[in-house]
Amino acid sequence: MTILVTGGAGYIGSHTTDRLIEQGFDVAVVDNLVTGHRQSVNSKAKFYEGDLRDRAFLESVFTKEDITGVVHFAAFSLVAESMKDPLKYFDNNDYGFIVLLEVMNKFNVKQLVFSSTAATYGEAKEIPITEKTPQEPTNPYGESKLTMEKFAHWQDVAHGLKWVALRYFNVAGAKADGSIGEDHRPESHLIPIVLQVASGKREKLQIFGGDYPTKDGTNVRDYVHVVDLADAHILALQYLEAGHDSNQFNLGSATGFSNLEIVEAARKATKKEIPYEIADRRPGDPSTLIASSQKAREILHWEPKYDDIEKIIATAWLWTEQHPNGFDK
Ligand SMILES: NC(=O)c1ccc[n+]([C@@H]2O[C@H](COP(=O)([O-])OP(=O)(O)OC[C@H]3O[C@@H](n4cnc5c(N)ncnc54)[C@H](O)[C@@H]3O)[C@@H](O)[C@H]2O)c1
Ligand SMILES: O=c1ccn([C@@H]2O[C@H](COP(=O)(O)OP(=O)(O)O[C@H]3O[C@H](CO)[C@H](O)[C@H](O)[C@H]3O)[C@@H](O)[C@H]2O)c(=O)[nH]1
Repeated sequence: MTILVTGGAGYIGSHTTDRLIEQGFDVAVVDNLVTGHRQSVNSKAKFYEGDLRDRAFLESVFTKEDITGVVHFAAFSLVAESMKDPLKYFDNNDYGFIVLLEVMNKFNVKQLVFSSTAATYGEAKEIPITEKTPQEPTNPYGESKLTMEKFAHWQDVAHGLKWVALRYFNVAGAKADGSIGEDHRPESHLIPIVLQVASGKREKLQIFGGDYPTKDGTNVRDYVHVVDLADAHILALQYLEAGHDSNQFNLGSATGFSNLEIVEAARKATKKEIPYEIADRRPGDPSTLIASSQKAREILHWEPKYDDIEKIIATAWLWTEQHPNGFDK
């Protein structure tokens, strides 16, 4: 009985693979390393390098491994890039998902947990955002993920696929011992960029937009620690294993931090000056995203361990200090 993790060499996938192994699961990882790092994958996991859209490759993995469930991360996930190149997103995220769903169906694998996103809600009509808040994405990335949720729904109706979509808010932090962490190239996420400024790798931070309708004019986001997020995937697998119906859950902290507040928290966590300037807005950015994760707490019994933004940033800082070149030696 093996769990297949697609995108298991990526930031969230590597932390989830690690937690699955720690909890005694057998894990096979599929990743084409387009953004991931081979070194980030727990050595006890089997690793298959290849592209999800390569049906023959994927079928060969399902033939070799006794896969009972899939945790699917493999995707592109940059809002700004998706605004410039939408089809890149629909090809990798939606076509890749279709191939995965077809192969799962062929091999009679009926349990799927996959990454959705707060970006499916767009400029939300209500805060905090619940799972019932209308999903109206403001960028192709969010659209590609909403489409995946719809594909999964109809695959359940037609073939009895049981699935859980986890709609993450902003994921941050690193494993507590600093051995794995976030290494995107180029980096586009706020906290790792702030820490690159703290470590002297970048001269200053550009904050995209200072005139949003928020407390200080900068965007507000809800940060969730990557290991808490990893644990939610295991709970979702157990939920499906117990025979429950397909479902969707928001994963966040219910607290919003403005981009300026993140800079302040990072100054405290790192004890470094973090110079910044206010720059133009980044196209596609909603102003405020804050989750209600009540449903995940009640139904999945999810209990995030990190509820303090400074502590979340401190884990990312430990990883940054221990690995100034990321996964490169
Ligand atoms: N990081 C966040 O804040 C965040 C928030 C919400 C949702 N998500 C979602 O979580 C998932 C993981 O995000 P991440 O930050 O770990 O990204 P990541 O880029 O670090 O990881 C994605 C992994 O998938 C692999 N991959 C991509 N396309 C592939 C393909 N066609 N075939 C095989 N492997 C492929 C990459 O090489 C990489 O290892 C994504 O689906 C993303 O949309 C991330
Ligand atoms: O150099 C930077 C980088 C980011 N930001 C700002 O920081 C905030 C957070 O931006 P990130 O790029 O870190 O994250 P996003 O909110 O754009 O998106 C992330 O979280 C989303 C869900 O909330 C999606 O799922 C997506 O995959 C994931 O990248 C935004 O206001 C952004 O404009 C800056 O000001 N300067």
